[in-house]
Amino acid sequence: MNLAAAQPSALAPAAAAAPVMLRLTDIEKVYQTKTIETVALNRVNLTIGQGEFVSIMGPSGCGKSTLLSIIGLLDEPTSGTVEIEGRPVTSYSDKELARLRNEKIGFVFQSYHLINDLSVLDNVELPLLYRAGVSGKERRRLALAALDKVGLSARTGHFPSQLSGGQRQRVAIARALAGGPELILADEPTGNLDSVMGEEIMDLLLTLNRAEGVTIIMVTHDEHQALKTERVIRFFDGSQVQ
Ligand SMILES: Nc1ncnc2c1ncn2[C@@H]1O[C@H](COP(=O)(O)OP(=O)(O)OP(=O)(O)O)[C@@H](O)[C@H]1O
Repeated sequence: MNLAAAQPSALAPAAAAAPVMLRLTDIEKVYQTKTIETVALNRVNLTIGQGEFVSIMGPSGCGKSTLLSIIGLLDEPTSGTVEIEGRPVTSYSDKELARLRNEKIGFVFQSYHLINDLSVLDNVELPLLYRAGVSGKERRRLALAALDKVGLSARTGHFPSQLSGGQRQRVAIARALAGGPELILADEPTGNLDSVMGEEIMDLLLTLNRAEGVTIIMVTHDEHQALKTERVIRFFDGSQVQ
């Protein structure tokens, strides 16, 4: 199914009271430099259900990216517990954590993070190279299927520089999708796009969430985009205010 062509409103909403995907308990993150200590996150408690689409908003420096890095297992909290599907991540071995990161979580960034020297198809295949037991043929099949979902089947041989911003972000979403993640973490995915392309990417994320049940946590500065998601979580100075 080409999700890029589907209307999000035509699809069924995610079920209420879903099982828990992620639970953060009393999360603190303190950055210590030579001269200053910064409390980036201050006793954050947050539960995200499977299949939810949640926005995180707040002024610059309030801890949004720090939170996303901790949820994405790219960084560790100074204190507090992160549980994924009921299991504290501290109980996972390094190998298990790497696998969780690679197989369960897809990342989408404001500036796409595509590799300019690689074709669209090779960019989307890249994370699958690190997955054990996936043959070259299977990698290609998964990457082509993901590109089809985002409506870019006709651009597989292009390079990132030959694409518009919205198309680049769709490639980045296909790359996040190719491995079949349960959770997508999107850090200002529409931040570099004009309003028309921003809407297009937002519709694609909404459709992914509703049609495929992918849980999405999105950091955004755009109130209009945030209000399209099921829940808006607001931060101020490292603390959740709503
Ligand atoms: N590696 C680091 N070392 C020291 N301080 C840091 C580090 N990373 C972030 N901080 C500080 O932690 C606080 C939260 O930063 P974070 O990047 O999470 O904010 P943000 O809400 O994502 O901001 P923005 O909207 O501008 O991206 C800020 O005060 C920042 O200066």
